[in-house]
Amino acid sequence: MDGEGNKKPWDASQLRKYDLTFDEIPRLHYKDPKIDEYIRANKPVVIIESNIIKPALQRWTLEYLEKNLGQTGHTCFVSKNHQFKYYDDKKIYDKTNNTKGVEFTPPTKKVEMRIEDFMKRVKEWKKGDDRIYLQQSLTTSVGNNIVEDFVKFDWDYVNGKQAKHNWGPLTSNLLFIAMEGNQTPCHYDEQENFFAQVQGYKRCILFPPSQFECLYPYPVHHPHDRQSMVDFEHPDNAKFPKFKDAKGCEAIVGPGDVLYIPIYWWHHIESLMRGGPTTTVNFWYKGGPSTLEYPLKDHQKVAISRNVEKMLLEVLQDPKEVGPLLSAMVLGRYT
Ligand SMILES: CC[C@@H](CC(=O)C(=O)O)C(=O)O
Ligand SMILES: [Zn+2]
Repeated sequence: MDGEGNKKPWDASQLRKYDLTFDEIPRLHYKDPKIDEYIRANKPVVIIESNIIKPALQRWTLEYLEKNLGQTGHTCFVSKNHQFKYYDDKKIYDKTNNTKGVEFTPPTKKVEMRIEDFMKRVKEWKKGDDRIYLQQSLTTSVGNNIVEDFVKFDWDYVNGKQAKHNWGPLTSNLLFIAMEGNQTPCHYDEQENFFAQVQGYKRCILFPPSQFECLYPYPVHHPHDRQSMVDFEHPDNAKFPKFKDAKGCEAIVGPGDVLYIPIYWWHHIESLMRGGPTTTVNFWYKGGPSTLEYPLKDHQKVAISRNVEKMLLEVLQDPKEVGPLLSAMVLGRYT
């Protein structure tokens, strides 16, 4: 039961177990001015009871989406397990064209699937089958009804926040339709994000950019750039000794909740087990102008470290030389 004695829509048995503890991300009414304090401080907050995606809350059932999402193929990922770790295929070594890059076997397959085929596979899924995850940009290729709903989102509210906090332009709105239990492992994005939950419940575990040394991101040139190397469910504590010290926060978001995920904040997201399919729409904005005011913000230091890695690789050419040079520069001199 929650505080008011109402039956909770989910219970702890639907959450995967991690050897970490998390603070609760605050949940604030959308008119609460404290929301702007959180955004200004680059801190996550759940915005509740807003009209940001009200038309989607009213109409976007799976049946409605199947009927209205449009007949073109939609971008879906197929995985042999519940994890859907993002990879940048432009960073994969392509033997045929002898491009620069890393020998890499993608952990998931990216396919274009018609919405009815996607929904059929979700409905008929049984243990042991591949899992699928629709992750589609809401562009003009969707049906008219969806466009009509989309234009009725509360754009005044989200664009008001964009303007007030001097964010860059909206770059995309992605629609996510996940199977229960699907997981997007811990990663960060270089964009501000309003993560709006339409249907079902998702557990969102977030860590600030200052936790960089506990979360061990892949090298910048790797296809899994921006993703944590740590498997949260089976952490290799020998290889990643600081992971156990990671201090994060979490929110379980349900229909109508909009989680603000600040730029460069790590997030590990999963659809609750046995909770049915989930639907989310996100709003990605470019970050605002980054003036170097001291003390620097933690996410600015992450951006600087990314530039150092890129520059070193540019001049050294061979990724295998970057680590040894950085070690030679640091060990015994800065440590
Ligand atoms: C990419 C999918 C992920 C969302 C996310 O990482 C983001 O919106 O940045 C999720 O909800 O599973
Ligand atoms: Zn993300």
